[in-house]
Amino acid sequence: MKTFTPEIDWNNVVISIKDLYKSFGNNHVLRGVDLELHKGENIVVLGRSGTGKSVLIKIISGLLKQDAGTVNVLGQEVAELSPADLRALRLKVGFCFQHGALYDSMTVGENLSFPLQRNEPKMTAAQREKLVDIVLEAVGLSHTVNQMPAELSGGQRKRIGIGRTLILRPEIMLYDEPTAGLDPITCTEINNLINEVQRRFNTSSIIITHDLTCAKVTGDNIAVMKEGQFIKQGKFDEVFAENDELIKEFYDYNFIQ
Ligand SMILES: Nc1ncnc2c1ncn2[C@@H]1O[C@H](COP(=O)(O)OP(=O)(O)OP(=O)(O)O)[C@@H](O)[C@H]1O
Repeated sequence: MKTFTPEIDWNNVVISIKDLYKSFGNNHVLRGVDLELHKGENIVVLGRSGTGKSVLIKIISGLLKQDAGTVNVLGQEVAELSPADLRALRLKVGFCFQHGALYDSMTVGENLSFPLQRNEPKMTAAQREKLVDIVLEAVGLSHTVNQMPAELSGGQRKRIGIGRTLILRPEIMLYDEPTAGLDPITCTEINNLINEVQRRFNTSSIIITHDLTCAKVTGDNIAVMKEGQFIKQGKFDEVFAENDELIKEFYDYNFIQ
C-alpha cells in the first residue's frame, strides 16, 4: 500500500473535470465524469478495457474535444484554448504514451534532447546536455546515453519514455498504461519510478491502468471507471473494501491478463 504523500497540496486543484460527456456516434463513452487532481497527488484511473480511460486523458490534453462538461487544467478551460495556448499548456502536461514512442534512429541521449531542441530553441547545447544527464540519472539509466532504443529492454524503454516526458519539466504527468506488457519485476521498477518522479519533481499525475498492483502502489487516490462513469473514488483500501464485488471483478481480470 502506498504511504501518505506529504507533498500533496489539497487546497490547489490542478485538474478539475465536471460532468464530462463524450460519444462516438452511438458509442456513449464518457457519461458524466467528475474528477479533481490536486497539486502533488497521484490519481489512478482504474478500469477495464474500453471503458473510456484513454479518451479521458486525450480530452485532458486537448487531443479530443468533449461533447459536454468542462475540463480545467492549471486554471484554463482546455476546450476554449487557441491552438497557441493549447501548445503552451501541453508543455506543462506531459503525456507518457503506452509504448514509449522513442525514435529508433536516435540514441537515448538524442531522444531526450529532441523535445528540448523543438520546444526550447533558446537553450544551449550545454544546458540540454545537463538536463539530459539529470533526467537519465532520475530514471536510473545514465549508462545508456549513447545506446540505441533497440538495444534496451522493454522496461528501460519505458523509463526513457518517462524521462523524455519529464525533460520538459511538466507540472502534470499523464501515464497511459505504464506497466502494460511488462514482467512483475519490471512493473515494480516502473511503479517505484512513478512515485519517485512525484516526490522528486513535485508533479501531479493521472495514471491510467487496469493493473491493481500499479494502482495500489502509485495511487494516493483511485477512481474506478465503469461504463463511462466513476463508480467509486477514494483510497485503495476504501475503494476495494473486503468482500467487495468490485475487487473480485478486478482480481479475476488481472489473473487472466
Ligand atoms: N477516435 C475515436 N473514434 C471512435 N471511437 C473511439 C475513438 N477513440 C476511442 N473510441 C472508442 O471509445 C471507447 C473507449 O476507448 P478507450 O481507448 O478510452 O478505452 P480504454 O478504457 O482506454 O481501454 P484500454 O484499456 O483497452 O486502452 C472504445 O469503444 C473505443 O472504440
